[in-house]
Amino acid sequence: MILCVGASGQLARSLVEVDGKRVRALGRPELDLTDDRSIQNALETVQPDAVINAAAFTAVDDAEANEDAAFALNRDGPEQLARLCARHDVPLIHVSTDFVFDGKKGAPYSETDRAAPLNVYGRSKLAGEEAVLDAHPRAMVVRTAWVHSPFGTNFTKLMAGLLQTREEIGVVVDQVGSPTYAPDLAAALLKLADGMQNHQCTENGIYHLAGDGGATRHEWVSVIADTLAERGLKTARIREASAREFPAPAQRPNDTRLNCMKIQQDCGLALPAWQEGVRACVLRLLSGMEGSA
Ligand SMILES: NC(=O)C1=CN([C@@H]2O[C@H](COP(=O)(O)OP(=O)(O)OC[C@H]3O[C@@H](n4cnc5c(N)ncnc54)[C@H](OP(=O)(O)O)[C@@H]3O)[C@@H](O)[C@H]2O)C=CC1
Ligand SMILES: Cc1cn([C@H]2C[C@H](O)[C@@H](COP(=O)(O)OP(=O)(O)O[C@H]3O[C@@H](C)C(=O)[C@@H](O)[C@H]3O)O2)c(=O)[nH]c1=O
Repeated sequence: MILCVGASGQLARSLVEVDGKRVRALGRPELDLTDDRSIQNALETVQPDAVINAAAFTAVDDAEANEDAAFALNRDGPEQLARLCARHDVPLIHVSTDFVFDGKKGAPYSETDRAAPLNVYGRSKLAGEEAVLDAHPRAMVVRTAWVHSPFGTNFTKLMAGLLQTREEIGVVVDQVGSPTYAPDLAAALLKLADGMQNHQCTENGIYHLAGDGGATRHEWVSVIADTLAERGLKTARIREASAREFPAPAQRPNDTRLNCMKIQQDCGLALPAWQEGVRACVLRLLSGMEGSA
């Protein structure tokens, strides 16, 4: 059995959907990552073969004014989870983010590149990575990026809605990343968990795992629009915009494409091209199988 920390999030719901027989997802109130005792209880009750931490403070803008809460959930909770997993000798996959980088490299980031987060969310996630790796010899950090899915709120869902209701939308051309379809990520993480149980993959390290290739937000929305148009739906005109047109409390990095060669070489894992994930997500949304928000 694989214990997933967090139940209602995009990744947690995708993990359950990919293999509900093997994944037990627990979120609040049963498992609260900020409550040591509830982590301990969950480990004792579920007796997992591996743990995947899919819980986090992911509201990038809200984190700016709520630094303590972001660090409690993104650093302190994962550190305690890692300590307790180490005590039970259970391997742990901790999910992290491309936002640990400042986006100034101008090429896809490798695991050996220097992290230099620009916002509170990124700093709290980087601190979580370090704490987890220090606390547990069998913990692996998997950095992913720009996650979208039929679940919860995310960029694909938001933009698919705007495209169908507006005449024109502005979408930024000066932010580049690696859009990642949560169900693809979930399937790969389950294989990784198997590899860790069998000691087939490097343990206690960092891996990048995201949709293959890089995209601007504008390119991402173009694929959403093309998929809607294929199904005969009328969509808004897409205007090229600058990130400056969308001022927000948290600064975002400009280019955080992830180089995912290492996990392919070490563990044989790679995600499909980002365009395939976006297309799959839109088709799923159109089929009305998206579940509740
Ligand atoms: N979304 C993205 O674009 C990206 C995400 N990531 C990382 O991937 C991981 C999964 O992200 P995603 O699925 O999008 O996240 P979501 O925001 O969709 O879900 C986060 C989950 O954390 C849960 N949670 C919040 N507080 C607690 C707590 N105290 N105890 C237990 N669970 C709690 C939430 O539950 P509740 O409903 O109760 O609040 C929710 O289920 C995270 O580590 C994130 O940092 C990395 C790169 C990009
Ligand atoms: C509403 C809208 C936004 N945008 C752009 C502006 C801005 O650059 C971007 C913001 O989108 P979001 O708020 O979804 O992005 P954001 O919350 O910054 O997404 C990040 O979340 C965290 C959790 C991560 O770990 C990152 O990998 C990344 O996915 O979208 C447009 O271009 N046009 C629009 O009409």
